[in-house]
Amino acid sequence: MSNLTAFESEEQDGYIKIDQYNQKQVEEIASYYPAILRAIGENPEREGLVKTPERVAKALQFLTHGNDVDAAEVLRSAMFEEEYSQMVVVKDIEVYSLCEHHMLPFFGKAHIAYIPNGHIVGLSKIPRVVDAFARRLQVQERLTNEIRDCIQETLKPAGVAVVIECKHMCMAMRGVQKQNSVTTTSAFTGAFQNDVTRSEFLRLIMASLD
Ligand SMILES: Nc1nc2c(ncn2[C@@H]2O[C@H](COP(=O)(O)OP(=O)(O)OP(=O)(O)O)[C@@H](O)[C@H]2O)c(=O)[nH]1
Ligand SMILES: [Zn+2]
Repeated sequence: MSNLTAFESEEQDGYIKIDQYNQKQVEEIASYYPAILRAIGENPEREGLVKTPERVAKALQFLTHGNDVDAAEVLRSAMFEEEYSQMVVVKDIEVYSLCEHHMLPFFGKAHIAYIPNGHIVGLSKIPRVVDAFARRLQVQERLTNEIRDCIQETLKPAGVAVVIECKHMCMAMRGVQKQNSVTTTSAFTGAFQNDVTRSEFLRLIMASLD
């Protein structure tokens, strides 16, 4: 279980089952929703809404469960000594997060690279680190920096590069109502502060960039 988050039980039939909710927290979050439903003019007793407080509570718990994940531990659980010292790029990692201002989704892709310095990391751990920081109330800039810092401080590579591109539903469904704008953020350490290395990384992810 050590690499699994609170929401994942052991693999069954090739799928990770998402079934571990904190029942006490679900009940507390759900208890507020009948009042919220009434405040928006709904009838929380009507058939379609009876179970909605519990559903919303479970959804919110899932969407913020990164708060309980130790991302550094996720990396440490699969670090291997290896002499490979070229760039490792994992691109097109789906990102789903919630903006901390409106609690509406922002989502898109992360592209991550590092240059090993004696250790490599299990590839799946990179998307797991993305999820650990994304499944919280976030801003895209902090998400970008937290991923960079976690990989740099834990794996201690020769450099880390993180580029994230997201659409923010708070800018599309409400507010300024711009449906097509995409926000790009980036963060670099070490060798990626050098123009040549950074350009190589950007060239490798170019086809994926919007
Ligand atoms: N920098 C940054 N801003 C974000 C992110 N997600 C949402 N925002 C912005 O947070 C800001 C909050 O601004 P406020 O003026 O306090 O909120 P608001 O009145 O709802 O603003 P509008 O969205 O312009 O209607 C808005 O400009 C959002 O677009 C993010 O990840 N990074
Ligand atoms: Zn927002």
